[in-house]
Amino acid sequence: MSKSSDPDPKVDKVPTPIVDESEVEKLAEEDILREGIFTVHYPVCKPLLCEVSLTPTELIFEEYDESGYESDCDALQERFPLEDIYGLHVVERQNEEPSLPSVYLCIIFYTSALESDDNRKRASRILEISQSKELYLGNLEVAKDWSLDLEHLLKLKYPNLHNTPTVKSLPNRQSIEDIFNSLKTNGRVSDAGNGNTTQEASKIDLDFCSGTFSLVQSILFRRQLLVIVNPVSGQGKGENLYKDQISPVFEDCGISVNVITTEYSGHAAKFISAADLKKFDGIVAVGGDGLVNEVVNGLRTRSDSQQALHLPLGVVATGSGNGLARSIASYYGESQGYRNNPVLYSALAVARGCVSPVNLAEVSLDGRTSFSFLSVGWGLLSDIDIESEVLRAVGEVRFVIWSFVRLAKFRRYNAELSYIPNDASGSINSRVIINDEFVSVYSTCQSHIGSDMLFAKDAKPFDNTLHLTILPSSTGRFAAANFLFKLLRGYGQHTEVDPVKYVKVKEFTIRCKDKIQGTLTVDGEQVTGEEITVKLCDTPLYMYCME
Ligand SMILES: Nc1ncnc2c1ncn2[C@@H]1O[C@H](COP(=O)(O)OP(=O)(O)OP(=O)(O)O)[C@@H](O)[C@H]1O
Repeated sequence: MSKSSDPDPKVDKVPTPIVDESEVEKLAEEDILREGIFTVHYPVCKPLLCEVSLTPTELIFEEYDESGYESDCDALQERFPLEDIYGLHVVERQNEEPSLPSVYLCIIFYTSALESDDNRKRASRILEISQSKELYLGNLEVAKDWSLDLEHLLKLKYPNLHNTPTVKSLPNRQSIEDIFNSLKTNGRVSDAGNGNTTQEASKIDLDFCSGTFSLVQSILFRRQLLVIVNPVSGQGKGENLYKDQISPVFEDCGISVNVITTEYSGHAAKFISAADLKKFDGIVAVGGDGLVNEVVNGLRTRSDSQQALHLPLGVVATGSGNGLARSIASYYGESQGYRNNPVLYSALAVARGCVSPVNLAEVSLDGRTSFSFLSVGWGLLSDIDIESEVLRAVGEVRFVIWSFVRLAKFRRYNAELSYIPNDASGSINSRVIINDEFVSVYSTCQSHIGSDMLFAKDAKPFDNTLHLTILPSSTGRFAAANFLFKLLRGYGQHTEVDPVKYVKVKEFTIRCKDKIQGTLTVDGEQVTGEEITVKLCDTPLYMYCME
């Protein structure tokens, strides 16, 4: 868009909101759906007069020269993809003179559009709306029209958005504890995301924020979430990560939270089994797979479990084992985003609020039942996982170190393994039964069992499949080492190692026969028992995800 030589910036023009999906589909990417001249407030520099344009895919800010003078300097131009919008708030400020409040539209992006790398950074742009001659109500109307269009386009892009009632009017004022207070917080206002700009940003924001602000309406992402934080997850950083990195994202998006911090192992399951969940749109586990397992099993034991299990769940990856969070990122093509910043990525997936069904399995261990959403393992892999806990402080490299320990003390375990292959009719005849020694039996119902551990490369979110990997008695040390090496490399080639067997099943049973039993794990946590049966559930878990 070039600088206009037309002195009339059409500031009073309020285009009709976009109403129809078919109309949007007919538009070209560059078509301007709405445009206006606004003073735009930035966290890190002085306000600028900008022409702001909305296309079907982008929000474009271009510095506007009122004189129409064509300067040789490049005017500031920023283009944000609409999908990078995570917060949309209409805010008003009570002025001393004149007495009517001013209206602002605050847009918060988590975007890589301003950086050369792929990392998402926070950026806020605050449009001061002073377009209408009728002042307050007219300006509110302009804010509403822009909000409606942005909301509408995002809803078209994300049809799986959960529980986001469309904004029809903007009458409800909320408390003054709003987005502007959050902008004042040190360290949260830096677009560049580095310490150098933070101080300046805070000062400028404080100037801008003088006066009494109140939030008129948050749009699109507002939800009421029950957040369960495991403070000891991931080397004991769970609580700090929640306060410093996750809660600010939820605040930006207009998400309301009730936070429970666990005090002991089992607390989350106990709390969820009895909590009043009616007022919540979803439950979020801030921790690792162990915490998610507690939440899911807490839901299972409720008297209204059928209904409660339909509540969307989110997981923000602050644990040392984050197989589910990693799998969800991989299903939606966001592996790179997750790798760059797992905590921010998974918090944004919760904030985005699309919902995807994922596999869930029922586990019966010596007659006791529970749910598993990730993995059930026995033998070598589970031995490494659990025994390496003593090296927890070194992070995921503990698996590599302990692989050497276990290969040095190589073991096989005697058991009966039976399973029903996925493509079988389901009749009893199709059951495969193997009585033998095994090095390891491991099954997953997701793609990844850890942040860097791809276990089932063609797993899909709700593919009704248990991906079962068997290391039979003929697996020697060298083959086992090759299997572990390929697993840790993360390309999913471990199942191609001879004589490893990979089979997609509906259910399986391990009946241990040895006195020296291998470690048994469910979702990465150790359990004890002699006979374990794992069956896919008909109903999935519903997980928050990016799209
Ligand atoms: N406050 C607490 N104190 C001690 N243990 C807790 C607490 N809250 C939860 N736990 C337990 O911590 C275990 C690990 O939790 P989580 O999966 O969230 O973190 P993690 O760092 O990934 O751990 P792991 O690698 O063991 O899976 C779970 O079994 C959970 O029951």
